[in-house]
Amino acid sequence: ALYKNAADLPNVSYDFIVVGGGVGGSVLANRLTENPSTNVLVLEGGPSNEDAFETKVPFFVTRIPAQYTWNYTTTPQVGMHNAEVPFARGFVLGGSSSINGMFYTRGSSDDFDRYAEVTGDSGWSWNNVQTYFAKNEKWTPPADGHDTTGQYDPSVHSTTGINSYSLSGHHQALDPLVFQAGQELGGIFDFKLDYNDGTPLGLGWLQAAINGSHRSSAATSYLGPQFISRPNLHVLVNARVSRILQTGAGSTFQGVEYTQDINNGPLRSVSATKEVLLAAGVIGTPQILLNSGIGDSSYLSSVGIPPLVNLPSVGRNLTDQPTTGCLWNVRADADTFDPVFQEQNVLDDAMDEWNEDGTGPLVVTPIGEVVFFRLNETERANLGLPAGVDTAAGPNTPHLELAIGNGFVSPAPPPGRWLTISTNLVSATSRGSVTLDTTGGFNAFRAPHIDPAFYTTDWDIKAMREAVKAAKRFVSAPVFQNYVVEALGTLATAETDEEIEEYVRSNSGTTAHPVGTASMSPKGAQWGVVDPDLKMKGGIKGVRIVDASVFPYNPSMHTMAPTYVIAERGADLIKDTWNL
Ligand SMILES: Cc1cc2nc3c(=O)[nH]c(=O)nc-3n(C[C@H](O)[C@H](O)[C@H](O)COP(=O)(O)OP(=O)(O)OC[C@H]3O[C@@H](n4cnc5c(N)ncnc54)[C@H](O)[C@@H]3O)c2cc1C
Repeated sequence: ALYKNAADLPNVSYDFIVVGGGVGGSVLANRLTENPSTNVLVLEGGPSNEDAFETKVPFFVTRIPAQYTWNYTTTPQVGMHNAEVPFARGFVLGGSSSINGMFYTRGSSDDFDRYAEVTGDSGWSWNNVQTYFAKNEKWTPPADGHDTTGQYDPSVHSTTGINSYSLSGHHQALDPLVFQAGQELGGIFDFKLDYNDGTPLGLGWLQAAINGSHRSSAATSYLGPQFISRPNLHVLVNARVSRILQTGAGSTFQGVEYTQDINNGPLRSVSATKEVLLAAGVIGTPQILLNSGIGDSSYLSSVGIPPLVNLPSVGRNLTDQPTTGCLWNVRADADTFDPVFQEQNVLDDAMDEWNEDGTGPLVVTPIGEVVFFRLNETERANLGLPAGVDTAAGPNTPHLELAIGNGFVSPAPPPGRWLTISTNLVSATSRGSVTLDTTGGFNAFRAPHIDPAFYTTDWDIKAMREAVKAAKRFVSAPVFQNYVVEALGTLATAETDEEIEEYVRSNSGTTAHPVGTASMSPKGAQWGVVDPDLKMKGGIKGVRIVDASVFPYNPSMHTMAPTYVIAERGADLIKDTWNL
């Protein structure tokens, strides 16, 4: 059941306590309670998704209310003229899958093969995780029921999983122009039938976590009514976890401290008879560990926290993918989606359509197509990389991405008609950190310092510069000659490398794909936070981490589907341990 009040919980002890009800946590909650004799408590910091209307309508992804996010901002980013940029994370059941862009991208085969190689566990290889993609995926017809032949490859999809994915359910007038531009330009813009087949390079239709007219999140799928009603599954919302607690001899941490009121308390505690499963995400998980005295001992001592276990990698290796917005004004009579947010009557009509028969412009995410592409060896050498060095996981893996939208991707487009291309650096080499903000004394609930260290390597700024050039080249295709009017802002005049780099530094943010703050590493390695079976290192017993923080490197695409895979396999590893 879903509980809003801790006093209503049936027990103070459960087989498993899952911290965080996002992507990782929801999968664990679902899979572990398949066995009716296993009981699970999920503690989620945010509210229930039930009444979070904007999280349900796919097109409202740009208007998610602040109450459903953690409202983080980064530390000043030296690579971005010291800007402090918003850093979204979901604060609601379903976690970031309730507020994200819904892109369904699995990553490349190289990405997973690198995870297998780096962790020394072949179970993470591309071939071996296919079963987990299949368990996750329920391929679903698009809302408009159009013929999808030639828009994806059915042979690489599953219809028997739990989370729904589909192609766009609403035709955009820009779609045929995008594919014509691809044909005209060729090369990196060659058509790719299905970027989820392990070899993602090319221009293809976006696949998204949408079920008909609704967002399909971890909360609506893995914690859907038929699952959350299991008598052995208990989900408490508005429950902010502060620490995990040492319970037994040695370094056994099977207690969890939390509160439903971060200002006035009380602090409560619950315990797990089998394991505590941390799934609080890339920011929440390292924060809870540091709060608990698990991290770099000298750092913890310096901020006044008694160190209990020395694990220096906690909170380090924060790896994100920056994004730069590129916008073009297009001809005034272009059929874009801008009027939906520019004219109240258009929005009203769209809402009626969505409510009445689940169709219309609101059933899609604002992005229609994506291009995943690489820089070849010569281009990489021109950017200063030594011969043979590649920042991506392998030859079928992108360095960069363009995401194309038929309008101004924002909640309030300015007057006019627009074309958006977001350029994403999916092979970033900058590494940042999550540390505690102990200004004025320790407070377990204060937002931590988040430093993704955007553009602090030469490769990152130069590679993104090349992505912006690629976006400019795309809109210069003949098909756009009488369509595109001019670029917005300084993009219009940015021509030289220096000018484009300056544009990037001044117009970037996060794709919200951070990973790496509690990385997997081989058993016995001196670095990393968890072993490949997701059990914590440092002699800690009773705790695993099952969320996006365990990726040692970013997948070269968006991170939701790879995180579902971490959690699906994680659930199997846990079941194996306990013979469930
Ligand atoms: C704005 C945005 C857009 C994105 N777009 C895409 C996209 O289009 N495609 C894609 O593939 N990926 C996308 N992502 C990334 C993707 O959503 C994440 O990689 C994925 O959700 C990570 O799963 P997780 O389980 O690690 O964390 P989350 O799903 O974020 O779950 C963590 C949960 O833990 C809870 N929590 C944290 N701290 C505590 C605490 N102390 N106590 C209790 N609960 C706590 C949080 O409230 C949250 O519910 C996006 C993310 C965001 C934020």
